[in-house]
Amino acid sequence: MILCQDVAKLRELVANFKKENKSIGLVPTMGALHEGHASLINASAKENDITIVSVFVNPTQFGPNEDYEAYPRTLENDCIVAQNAGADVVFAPKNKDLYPNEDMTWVEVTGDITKVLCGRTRPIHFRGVTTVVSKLFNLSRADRAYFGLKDAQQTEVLRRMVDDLFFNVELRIMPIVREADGLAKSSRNTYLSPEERKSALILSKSLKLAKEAFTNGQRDVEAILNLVKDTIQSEKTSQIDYVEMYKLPGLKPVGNKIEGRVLLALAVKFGTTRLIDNVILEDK
Ligand SMILES: Nc1ncnc2c1ncn2[C@@H]1O[C@H](COP(=O)(O)OP(=O)(O)OP(=O)(O)O)[C@@H](O)[C@H]1O
Ligand SMILES: CC(C)(CO)[C@@H](O)C(=O)[O-]
Ligand code: BAL
Repeated sequence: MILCQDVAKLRELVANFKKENKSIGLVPTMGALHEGHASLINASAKENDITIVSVFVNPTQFGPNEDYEAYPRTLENDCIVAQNAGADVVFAPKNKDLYPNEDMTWVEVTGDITKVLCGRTRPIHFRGVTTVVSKLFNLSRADRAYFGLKDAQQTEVLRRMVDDLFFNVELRIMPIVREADGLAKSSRNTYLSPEERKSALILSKSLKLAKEAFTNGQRDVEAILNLVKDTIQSEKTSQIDYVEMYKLPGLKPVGNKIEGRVLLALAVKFGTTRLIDNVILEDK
């Protein structure tokens, strides 16, 4: 596996892959790789000749009071995880490589899709994500790009960007990988104290209860939202950022009754750590 920390070198590698008619899968990450990331890399390695994993803690998607500085940076171990999962290249650029100029070009999806859910407390977040992912798409010339459903809003925003800008890349969205006890795997889980780690289980538990209620015929939006909120609040240390539902695709308003495909998503803080999780409610 090749570790590439240079834009010019990546372009050269990619040009050679293309000359050899090799299909390219891209797995964009911020590093601190875990089994969730490994599942995306595995999927890409199965479906493409070449898999490029990017490891880049993207400064433009963090707000001024967020955890950009504290975000875990573990490149050596990331290379081992990526290689074991089937990656051919780890691309780990520096800030100045992806943002060479002070004046810069933004790629921004406007409208409610970037303003609801995480967009409410992270108003500049998705503009940073779409900008950096555009750069990564162009540099990698990927045929397919792999994202996790844990960041469900991100996948909806990226789908809109790809459609609107005619990016020649197929988005592949992969299911949420969880710990044995149900907690969604996340690089930010490492911030949790043992007590907070226990409390955080309430997230997957509350979503499971919601799914059960839905399976048993509950279609009332308020009833399901209240069930989830009450369950989370039974953990005294939890601070709810949001528990909301939107219609898929496109995160449209859901109305009073659940119909079609609906995303039930939440963000909750334990201490200073903010975690997200979600489930899709849909009649089979
Ligand atoms: N548990 C998971 N299951 C499936 N995909 C995941 C999981 N966690 C992260 N991903 C996906 O991996 C990609 C990179 O995410 P990122 O590097 O931000 O990791 P993360 O664990 O989500 O970190 P964070 O703590 O920032 O939420 C994204 O597409 C994300 O959806
Ligand atoms: C897609 C991404 C790698 C862009 O920085 C990031 O938002 C993430 O890790 O989900
Ligand atoms: N996976 C989401 C990246 C972020 O929280 O910035």
